[in-house]
Amino acid sequence: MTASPHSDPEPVVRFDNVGMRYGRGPEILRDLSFDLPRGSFQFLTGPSGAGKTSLLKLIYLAAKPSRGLVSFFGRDTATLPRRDLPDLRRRIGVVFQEFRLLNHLSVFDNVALPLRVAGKKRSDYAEDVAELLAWVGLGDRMSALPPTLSGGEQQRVAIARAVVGQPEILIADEPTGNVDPEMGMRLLRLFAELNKLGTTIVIATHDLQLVRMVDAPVMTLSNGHLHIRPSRGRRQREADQREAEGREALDAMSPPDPESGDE
Ligand SMILES: Nc1ncnc2c1ncn2[C@@H]1O[C@H](COP(=O)(O)OP(=O)(O)OP(=O)(O)O)[C@@H](O)[C@H]1O
Repeated sequence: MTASPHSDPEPVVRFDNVGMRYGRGPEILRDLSFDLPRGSFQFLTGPSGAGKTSLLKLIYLAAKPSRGLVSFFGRDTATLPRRDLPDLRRRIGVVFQEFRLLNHLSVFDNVALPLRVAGKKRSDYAEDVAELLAWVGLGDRMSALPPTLSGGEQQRVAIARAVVGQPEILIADEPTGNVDPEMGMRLLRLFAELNKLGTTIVIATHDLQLVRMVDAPVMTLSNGHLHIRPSRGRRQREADQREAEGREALDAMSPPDPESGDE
């Protein structure tokens, strides 16, 4: 499944002619229309300042469009009552570009936070949190405080916190910006596993090597407009279909076979 203009009857997120500006500033996003189908995986790219973070904010309910419609599980985000926001936000895992860890909590407690907020008991999640931290290479830093970690380590804590509750949507803003290529691939595998379990994923990145690793649609922002390149698999299927249609059209035009007895 792919990000595409209104192809899904019940998308997780739908943008319909969306524009966005900050205050009285210029419109930085213009006429954006697309769906994020349930369980889809897509990358978001574009030059610095193109509006990637702003687009993600519209998805994770931290900003409202200046015009057009953004709907989240079928609900118009511009008219959502404030009291509904916490419940909706719990369905989204976000990896912020600047991490936003709680500096007074240990690595373990930062990652466990979404589970605690959801009312789970420590004894129920302790093993899962430890396993996830080991997977992102932080098994020996579980009691450290975030300010004592490197940027790449803090980024991995932020990723573990975003995925630990298996959110329905995962939004990640430059999630591999501070790690080496090997760890970048490991984190990508984590996102792919989560996607297999049904999570819809959007990853904003400048890292084209990362983009090449997954056969997913690529949404590119440029001058406020969005271009969506379908996945390689989908482009190939479309090319095969065009070729088959071309062959059928040629067959239909060829003269009847005299041996067949047709007039
Ligand atoms: N809070 C804000 N108030 C006013 N303008 C803002 C605000 N946040 C972002 N902008 C402007 O909106 C535009 C898009 O910014 P945004 O952070 O969305 O881009 P980006 O593609 O994520 O950039 P980067 O790749 O550098 O993170 C920029 O011109 C930026 O200056």
